Amino acid sequence: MTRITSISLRRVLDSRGNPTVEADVLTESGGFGRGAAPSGASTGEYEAIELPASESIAKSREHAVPRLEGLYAGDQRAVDNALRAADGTDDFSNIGANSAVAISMAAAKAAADVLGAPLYQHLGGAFRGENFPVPLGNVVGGGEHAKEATHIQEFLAAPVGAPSVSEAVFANAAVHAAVADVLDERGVPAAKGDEGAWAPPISDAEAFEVVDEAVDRVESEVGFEIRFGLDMAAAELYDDDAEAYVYGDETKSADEQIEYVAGLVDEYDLAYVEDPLDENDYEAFAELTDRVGDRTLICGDDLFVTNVERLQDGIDAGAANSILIKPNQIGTLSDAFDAVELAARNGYETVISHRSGETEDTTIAHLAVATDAGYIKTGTVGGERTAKLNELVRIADDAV
Ligand SMILES: O=C(O)[C@@H](CO)OP(=O)(O)O
Ligand SMILES: [Mg+2]
Repeated sequence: MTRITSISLRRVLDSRGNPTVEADVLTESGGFGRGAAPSGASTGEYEAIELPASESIAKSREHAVPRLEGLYAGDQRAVDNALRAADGTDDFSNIGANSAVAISMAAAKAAADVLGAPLYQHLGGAFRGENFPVPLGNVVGGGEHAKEATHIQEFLAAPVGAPSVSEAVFANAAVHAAVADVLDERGVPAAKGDEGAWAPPISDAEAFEVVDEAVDRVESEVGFEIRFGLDMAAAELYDDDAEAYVYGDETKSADEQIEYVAGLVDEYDLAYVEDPLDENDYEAFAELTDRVGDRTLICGDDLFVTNVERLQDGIDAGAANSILIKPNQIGTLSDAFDAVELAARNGYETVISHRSGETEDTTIAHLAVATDAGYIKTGTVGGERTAKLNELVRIADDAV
Protein backbone atom coordinates (compact mmCIF):
# COMPACT_ATOMS: atom_id res chain seq x y z
CA MET A 1 0.00 0.00 0.00
CA THR A 2 1.28 3.46 -0.81
CA ARG A 3 -0.66 5.22 1.97
CA ILE A 4 1.60 7.87 3.54
CA THR A 5 2.22 7.23 7.23
CA SER A 6 4.79 9.89 7.98
CA ILE A 7 6.70 12.83 6.54
CA SER A 8 9.88 14.21 8.09
CA LEU A 9 11.45 17.50 7.08
CA ARG A 10 14.94 18.71 7.86
CA ARG A 11 17.48 21.36 6.90
CA VAL A 12 20.40 20.10 4.84
CA LEU A 13 23.19 21.86 2.94
CA ASP A 14 22.93 22.82 -0.69
CA SER A 15 25.96 23.12 -2.99
CA ARG A 16 26.46 26.80 -2.08
CA GLY A 17 26.48 25.87 1.61
CA ASN A 18 23.04 27.37 2.21
CA PRO A 19 20.32 25.56 4.13
CA THR A 20 17.69 23.83 2.02
CA VAL A 21 14.75 21.52 2.73
CA GLU A 22 14.94 17.73 2.60
CA ALA A 23 11.78 15.61 2.93
CA ASP A 24 11.40 11.92 3.77
CA VAL A 25 8.11 10.20 2.98
CA LEU A 26 7.26 6.80 4.48
CA THR A 27 4.34 4.60 3.45
CA GLU A 28 2.31 1.96 5.25
CA SER A 29 4.11 -0.93 3.59
CA GLY A 30 7.57 0.49 4.26
CA GLY A 31 8.05 2.46 1.04
CA PHE A 32 10.57 5.25 1.40
CA GLY A 33 11.27 8.37 -0.66
CA ARG A 34 13.60 11.31 -0.09
CA GLY A 35 13.63 14.60 -1.96
CA ALA A 36 15.61 17.82 -1.53
CA ALA A 37 14.83 21.27 -2.90
CA PRO A 38 17.33 23.10 -5.12
CA SER A 39 17.67 26.88 -5.08
CA GLY A 40 18.22 29.53 -7.77
CA ALA A 41 20.40 32.66 -7.79
CA SER A 42 19.17 34.24 -11.02
CA THR A 43 15.56 33.63 -10.07
CA GLY A 44 12.70 34.78 -12.28
CA GLU A 45 10.34 37.50 -11.07
CA TYR A 46 7.35 35.15 -11.42
CA GLU A 47 8.73 32.04 -9.69
CA ALA A 48 7.03 30.34 -6.76
CA ILE A 49 8.42 31.62 -3.47
CA GLU A 50 11.24 29.97 -1.59
CA LEU A 51 11.10 30.74 2.15
CA PRO A 52 14.04 30.46 4.57
CA ALA A 53 14.39 26.69 5.10
CA SER A 54 13.50 26.72 8.82
CA GLU A 55 10.41 28.84 8.26
CA SER A 56 9.26 26.70 5.34
CA ILE A 57 9.73 23.55 7.42
CA ALA A 58 7.82 24.94 10.43
CA LYS A 59 4.92 26.12 8.26
CA SER A 60 4.78 22.84 6.33
CA ARG A 61 4.80 20.77 9.51
CA GLU A 62 1.87 22.78 10.76
CA HIS A 63 -0.22 23.13 7.59
CA ALA A 64 0.81 20.50 5.05
CA VAL A 65 1.97 17.36 6.85
CA PRO A 66 -1.35 16.70 8.64
CA ARG A 67 -3.22 16.92 5.31
CA LEU A 68 -0.80 14.60 3.55
CA GLU A 69 -0.66 11.74 6.05
CA GLY A 70 -3.18 9.13 4.97
CA LEU A 71 -3.07 10.07 1.26
CA TYR A 72 -1.69 7.63 -1.32
CA ALA A 73 1.87 8.53 -2.28
CA GLY A 74 1.18 7.02 -5.72
CA ASP A 75 -1.63 9.49 -6.33
CA GLN A 76 0.70 12.34 -7.23
CA ARG A 77 -2.13 14.73 -8.13
CA ALA A 78 -3.78 14.20 -4.73
CA VAL A 79 -0.48 14.82 -2.93
CA ASP A 80 0.24 17.94 -4.96
CA ASN A 81 -3.34 19.24 -4.63
CA ALA A 82 -3.07 18.80 -0.86
CA LEU A 83 0.17 20.80 -0.89
CA ARG A 84 -1.59 23.58 -2.81
CA ALA A 85 -4.59 23.49 -0.48
CA ALA A 86 -2.35 23.60 2.60
CA ASP A 87 -0.58 26.64 1.20
CA GLY A 88 -3.66 28.47 -0.06
CA THR A 89 -1.80 30.90 -2.36
CA ASP A 90 -0.84 30.80 -6.05
CA ASP A 91 2.88 31.00 -5.43
CA PHE A 92 3.48 28.84 -2.33
CA SER A 93 4.35 31.96 -0.36
CA ASN A 94 2.72 30.50 2.75
CA ILE A 95 4.52 27.15 3.19
CA GLY A 96 7.37 27.79 0.72
CA ALA A 97 7.91 26.15 -2.67
CA ASN A 98 11.08 24.61 -1.23
CA SER A 99 9.18 22.33 1.19
CA ALA A 100 6.44 21.75 -1.38
CA VAL A 101 8.81 20.51 -4.08
CA ALA A 102 10.84 18.39 -1.64
CA ILE A 103 7.66 16.65 -0.42
CA SER A 104 6.25 16.28 -3.93
CA MET A 105 9.45 14.57 -5.15
CA ALA A 106 9.77 12.43 -2.01
CA ALA A 107 6.19 11.17 -2.38
CA ALA A 108 6.87 10.14 -6.00
CA LYS A 109 10.00 8.28 -4.93
CA ALA A 110 8.16 6.53 -2.07
CA ALA A 111 5.49 5.36 -4.52
CA ALA A 112 8.13 4.09 -6.95
CA ASP A 113 9.79 2.28 -4.07
CA VAL A 114 6.56 0.49 -3.14
CA LEU A 115 6.03 -0.48 -6.78
CA GLY A 116 9.63 -1.66 -7.09
CA ALA A 117 9.90 0.45 -10.25
CA PRO A 118 12.51 3.03 -11.21
CA LEU A 119 11.22 6.56 -10.63
CA TYR A 120 11.20 7.42 -14.35
CA GLN A 121 8.93 4.45 -15.01
CA HIS A 122 6.52 5.27 -12.19
CA LEU A 123 6.31 8.85 -13.52
CA GLY A 124 6.42 8.14 -17.25
CA GLY A 125 5.06 4.63 -17.77
CA ALA A 126 6.26 1.30 -19.07
CA PHE A 127 7.41 2.59 -22.46
CA ARG A 128 9.86 5.19 -21.17
CA GLY A 129 13.58 4.53 -20.83
CA GLU A 130 14.43 4.18 -24.53
CA ASN A 131 15.06 7.86 -25.34
CA PHE A 132 17.51 10.05 -23.50
CA PRO A 133 17.89 13.81 -23.35
CA VAL A 134 20.90 15.64 -24.76
CA PRO A 135 22.77 17.04 -21.75
CA LEU A 136 23.52 20.76 -21.97
CA GLY A 137 26.77 21.20 -20.04
CA ASN A 138 27.77 24.53 -18.55
CA VAL A 139 31.48 25.01 -19.34
CA VAL A 140 31.99 28.78 -18.98
CA GLY A 141 29.83 31.11 -16.96
CA GLY A 142 29.43 34.37 -15.14
CA GLY A 143 26.48 36.64 -14.46
CA GLU A 144 24.82 35.96 -11.12
CA HIS A 145 26.79 32.70 -10.78
CA ALA A 146 30.27 34.29 -10.82
CA LYS A 147 30.44 38.06 -10.52
CA GLU A 148 33.84 38.87 -12.07
CA ALA A 149 33.44 36.70 -15.15
CA THR A 150 31.36 36.96 -18.37
CA HIS A 151 28.13 38.98 -18.61
CA ILE A 152 26.43 36.02 -20.28
CA GLN A 153 25.51 33.59 -17.51
CA GLU A 154 26.20 30.24 -19.21
CA PHE A 155 28.05 28.86 -22.24
CA LEU A 156 26.70 25.32 -22.68
CA ALA A 157 28.18 22.42 -24.62
CA ALA A 158 25.50 20.58 -26.60
CA PRO A 159 26.67 17.17 -27.89
CA VAL A 160 23.74 16.80 -30.28
CA GLY A 161 25.36 14.03 -32.33
CA ALA A 162 26.37 11.75 -29.46
CA PRO A 163 25.33 8.13 -30.07
CA SER A 164 24.48 7.58 -26.39
CA VAL A 165 23.79 9.61 -23.28
CA SER A 166 26.96 8.23 -21.70
CA GLU A 167 29.10 9.46 -24.61
CA ALA A 168 27.31 12.81 -24.44
CA VAL A 169 28.04 13.19 -20.72
CA PHE A 170 31.72 12.36 -21.21
CA ALA A 171 31.96 14.70 -24.21
CA ASN A 172 30.73 17.58 -22.06
CA ALA A 173 33.33 16.76 -19.41
CA ALA A 174 35.96 16.73 -22.17
CA VAL A 175 34.83 20.17 -23.38
CA HIS A 176 35.06 21.43 -19.79
CA ALA A 177 38.66 20.13 -19.65
CA ALA A 178 39.47 21.55 -23.10
CA VAL A 179 38.23 24.99 -22.01
CA ALA A 180 40.76 24.82 -19.15
CA ASP A 181 43.51 24.04 -21.69
CA VAL A 182 42.53 26.87 -24.02
CA LEU A 183 42.38 29.33 -21.12
CA ASP A 184 45.75 28.13 -19.91
CA GLU A 185 47.27 28.61 -23.37
CA ARG A 186 45.95 32.18 -23.34
CA GLY A 187 47.36 32.75 -19.85
CA VAL A 188 43.92 33.34 -18.36
CA PRO A 189 43.44 32.15 -14.77
CA ALA A 190 39.99 30.75 -14.01
CA ALA A 191 38.12 29.90 -10.86
CA LYS A 192 34.79 28.05 -11.01
CA GLY A 193 31.31 29.49 -10.70
CA ASP A 194 28.36 28.14 -8.72
CA GLU A 195 27.62 25.36 -11.21
CA GLY A 196 31.22 24.20 -11.68
CA ALA A 197 31.71 26.02 -14.99
CA TRP A 198 34.94 27.97 -15.52
CA ALA A 199 34.48 31.60 -14.56
CA PRO A 200 37.36 33.43 -16.30
CA PRO A 201 37.74 37.23 -16.13
CA ILE A 202 37.37 37.65 -19.91
CA SER A 203 34.96 39.44 -22.22
CA ASP A 204 31.94 37.67 -23.67
CA ALA A 205 33.57 37.95 -27.12
CA GLU A 206 36.67 36.10 -25.91
CA ALA A 207 34.53 33.47 -24.17
CA PHE A 208 32.89 32.69 -27.53
CA GLU A 209 36.33 32.12 -29.07
CA VAL A 210 37.44 29.93 -26.16
CA VAL A 211 34.32 27.74 -26.14
CA ASP A 212 34.27 27.47 -29.92
CA GLU A 213 37.89 26.29 -29.91
CA ALA A 214 37.30 23.80 -27.05
CA VAL A 215 34.22 22.36 -28.76
CA ASP A 216 36.14 21.97 -32.06
CA ARG A 217 38.96 20.11 -30.34
CA VAL A 218 36.65 17.67 -28.59
CA GLU A 219 34.47 17.24 -31.67
CA SER A 220 37.44 16.07 -33.69
CA GLU A 221 38.47 13.67 -30.89
CA VAL A 222 35.06 12.05 -30.39
CA GLY A 223 33.93 12.13 -34.01
CA PHE A 224 30.34 13.27 -33.45
CA GLU A 225 28.70 16.67 -33.66
CA ILE A 226 29.02 18.98 -30.67
CA ARG A 227 27.46 22.41 -30.85
CA PHE A 228 27.06 24.95 -28.11
CA GLY A 229 24.44 27.21 -26.65
CA LEU A 230 23.86 29.95 -24.11
CA ASP A 231 21.81 30.92 -21.13
CA MET A 232 21.94 34.70 -21.39
CA ALA A 233 19.75 35.19 -18.28
CA ALA A 234 18.88 38.52 -19.90
CA ALA A 235 16.42 39.56 -17.20
CA GLU A 236 19.51 40.03 -15.02
CA LEU A 237 21.13 42.21 -17.70
CA TYR A 238 18.02 44.29 -18.29
CA ASP A 239 17.77 47.65 -16.54
CA ASP A 240 14.11 48.72 -16.28
CA ASP A 241 14.92 52.41 -15.83
CA ALA A 242 17.37 52.58 -18.72
CA GLU A 243 15.10 50.23 -20.76
CA ALA A 244 18.28 48.59 -22.00
CA TYR A 245 20.47 45.52 -21.58
CA VAL A 246 23.62 46.46 -19.69
CA TYR A 247 26.95 44.82 -20.54
CA GLY A 248 29.39 46.64 -18.27
CA ASP A 249 29.89 50.05 -19.92
CA GLU A 250 27.82 49.20 -22.97
CA THR A 251 24.06 49.05 -23.32
CA LYS A 252 21.79 47.57 -25.96
CA SER A 253 18.15 48.42 -26.71
CA ALA A 254 15.73 45.52 -27.20
CA ASP A 255 16.16 45.80 -30.99
CA GLU A 256 19.94 45.80 -30.66
CA GLN A 257 19.76 42.80 -28.34
CA ILE A 258 17.67 40.89 -30.91
CA GLU A 259 20.18 41.82 -33.61
CA TYR A 260 23.11 40.77 -31.38
CA VAL A 261 21.61 37.38 -30.51
CA ALA A 262 20.51 36.64 -34.08
CA GLY A 263 24.10 37.42 -35.17
CA LEU A 264 25.52 35.06 -32.54
CA VAL A 265 23.18 32.25 -33.61
CA ASP A 266 24.48 32.51 -37.16
CA GLU A 267 28.13 33.13 -36.38
CA TYR A 268 28.47 30.25 -33.92
CA ASP A 269 25.69 27.99 -35.21
CA LEU A 270 24.22 28.02 -31.70
CA ALA A 271 21.98 25.05 -30.91
CA TYR A 272 20.28 26.72 -27.98
CA VAL A 273 19.67 30.19 -26.53
CA GLU A 274 17.93 30.52 -23.18
CA ASP A 275 16.43 33.78 -21.94
CA PRO A 276 17.95 36.01 -24.62
CA LEU A 277 15.54 38.80 -23.65
CA ASP A 278 13.83 40.20 -20.59
CA GLU A 279 11.21 38.07 -18.83
CA ASN A 280 8.49 40.67 -19.51
CA ASP A 281 9.15 41.12 -23.22
CA TYR A 282 7.07 38.45 -25.00
CA GLU A 283 7.07 40.60 -28.11
CA ALA A 284 10.84 40.71 -28.45
CA PHE A 285 10.99 36.95 -27.77
CA ALA A 286 8.47 36.46 -30.58
CA GLU A 287 10.49 38.61 -32.97
CA LEU A 288 13.72 36.74 -32.28
CA THR A 289 11.95 33.37 -32.54
CA ASP A 290 10.55 34.41 -35.87
CA ARG A 291 14.04 35.26 -37.10
CA VAL A 292 16.07 32.29 -35.88
CA GLY A 293 13.61 29.76 -34.43
CA ASP A 294 13.94 27.53 -37.51
CA ARG A 295 17.60 26.83 -36.70
CA THR A 296 17.99 27.09 -32.95
CA LEU A 297 16.05 26.61 -29.75
CA ILE A 298 14.91 29.82 -28.12
CA CYS A 299 14.12 28.72 -24.58
CA GLY A 300 12.08 30.49 -21.91
CA ASP A 301 13.27 30.06 -18.33
CA ASP A 302 12.56 33.27 -16.37
CA LEU A 303 10.03 33.99 -19.14
CA PHE A 304 7.83 30.96 -18.41
CA VAL A 305 8.93 29.86 -14.89
CA THR A 306 7.42 26.38 -15.55
CA ASN A 307 4.00 28.02 -15.32
CA VAL A 308 1.24 26.90 -17.71
CA GLU A 309 -0.40 30.32 -17.80
CA ARG A 310 2.80 32.10 -18.74
CA LEU A 311 3.60 29.35 -21.25
CA GLN A 312 0.13 29.72 -22.81
CA ASP A 313 0.75 33.48 -23.17
CA GLY A 314 4.03 32.65 -24.89
CA ILE A 315 2.38 30.14 -27.23
CA ASP A 316 -0.27 32.73 -28.13
CA ALA A 317 2.43 35.34 -28.83
CA GLY A 318 4.79 32.97 -30.68
CA ALA A 319 7.45 33.67 -28.05
CA ALA A 320 10.24 31.05 -27.89
CA ASN A 321 10.04 27.46 -29.14
CA SER A 322 11.12 25.66 -26.00
CA ILE A 323 10.64 25.78 -22.25
CA LEU A 324 12.96 25.20 -19.32
CA ILE A 325 11.33 23.02 -16.65
CA LYS A 326 12.41 23.53 -13.03
CA PRO A 327 10.03 21.83 -10.59
CA ASN A 328 10.94 24.23 -7.77
CA GLN A 329 9.95 27.22 -9.90
CA ILE A 330 6.34 26.10 -9.70
CA GLY A 331 6.35 23.94 -6.54
CA THR A 332 5.11 20.45 -7.50
CA LEU A 333 5.79 17.63 -9.95
CA SER A 334 2.16 17.74 -11.17
CA ASP A 335 2.53 21.39 -12.17
CA ALA A 336 5.84 20.62 -13.88
CA PHE A 337 4.20 17.76 -15.82
CA ASP A 338 1.35 20.02 -16.88
CA ALA A 339 3.87 22.50 -18.29
CA VAL A 340 5.68 19.70 -20.17
CA GLU A 341 2.40 18.46 -21.65
CA LEU A 342 1.25 21.90 -22.75
CA ALA A 343 4.66 22.45 -24.34
CA ALA A 344 4.57 19.11 -26.17
CA ARG A 345 1.03 19.69 -27.49
CA ASN A 346 2.23 22.95 -29.02
CA GLY A 347 5.48 21.72 -30.51
CA TYR A 348 7.69 23.37 -27.88
CA GLU A 349 10.84 21.45 -26.96
CA THR A 350 11.32 20.62 -23.28
CA VAL A 351 14.54 21.15 -21.32
CA ILE A 352 14.56 19.78 -17.78
CA SER A 353 16.87 21.81 -15.54
CA HIS A 354 18.84 21.96 -12.33
CA ARG A 355 19.29 25.15 -10.28
CA SER A 356 22.57 26.87 -9.49
CA GLY A 357 22.17 25.76 -5.85
CA GLU A 358 21.74 21.97 -5.94
CA THR A 359 21.85 18.82 -3.81
CA GLU A 360 22.56 15.15 -4.55
CA ASP A 361 18.88 14.67 -5.44
CA THR A 362 18.55 12.94 -8.84
CA THR A 363 14.83 13.45 -9.51
CA ILE A 364 15.38 15.65 -12.58
CA ALA A 365 17.31 12.86 -14.36
CA HIS A 366 14.24 10.61 -13.98
CA LEU A 367 11.90 13.44 -14.88
CA ALA A 368 13.75 14.02 -18.14
CA VAL A 369 13.46 10.34 -19.13
CA ALA A 370 9.87 10.11 -17.87
CA THR A 371 8.75 13.06 -19.99
CA ASP A 372 10.81 12.14 -23.04
CA ALA A 373 12.48 15.55 -22.84
CA GLY A 374 14.81 16.47 -25.70
CA TYR A 375 17.36 18.07 -23.37
CA ILE A 376 18.50 18.25 -19.76
CA LYS A 377 20.58 21.08 -18.33
CA THR A 378 22.40 19.86 -15.25
CA GLY A 379 26.00 21.05 -15.36
CA THR A 380 29.11 19.14 -16.31
CA VAL A 381 31.28 18.48 -13.27
CA GLY A 382 30.94 18.69 -9.46
CA GLY A 383 29.20 16.12 -7.26
CA GLU A 384 25.75 17.70 -7.19
CA ARG A 385 25.84 17.87 -11.03
CA THR A 386 27.40 14.46 -11.68
CA ALA A 387 24.77 12.94 -9.35
CA LYS A 388 22.19 13.60 -12.09
CA LEU A 389 24.50 12.84 -15.02
CA ASN A 390 25.59 9.52 -13.53
CA GLU A 391 21.95 8.66 -12.79
CA LEU A 392 21.20 9.12 -16.51
CA VAL A 393 24.06 6.77 -17.33
CA ARG A 394 22.63 4.23 -14.84
CA ILE A 395 19.11 4.54 -16.27
CA ALA A 396 20.53 3.87 -19.74
CA ASP A 397 22.35 0.86 -18.33
CA ASP A 398 19.17 -0.46 -16.64
CA ALA A 399 20.99 -0.14 -13.35
CA VAL A 400 18.49 1.80 -11.25
O1 LIG B 1 19.18 30.43 -14.90
C1 LIG B 1 19.22 29.19 -14.84
O2 LIG B 1 18.85 28.52 -15.79
C2 LIG B 1 19.63 28.51 -13.57
C3 LIG B 1 20.29 27.18 -13.72
O3 LIG B 1 21.39 27.18 -14.58
O4 LIG B 1 20.26 29.35 -12.69
P1 LIG B 1 19.52 29.68 -11.31
O5 LIG B 1 19.24 28.38 -10.64
O6 LIG B 1 20.50 30.55 -10.55
O7 LIG B 1 18.26 30.41 -11.66
MG1 LIG C 1 18.22 30.27 -17.02
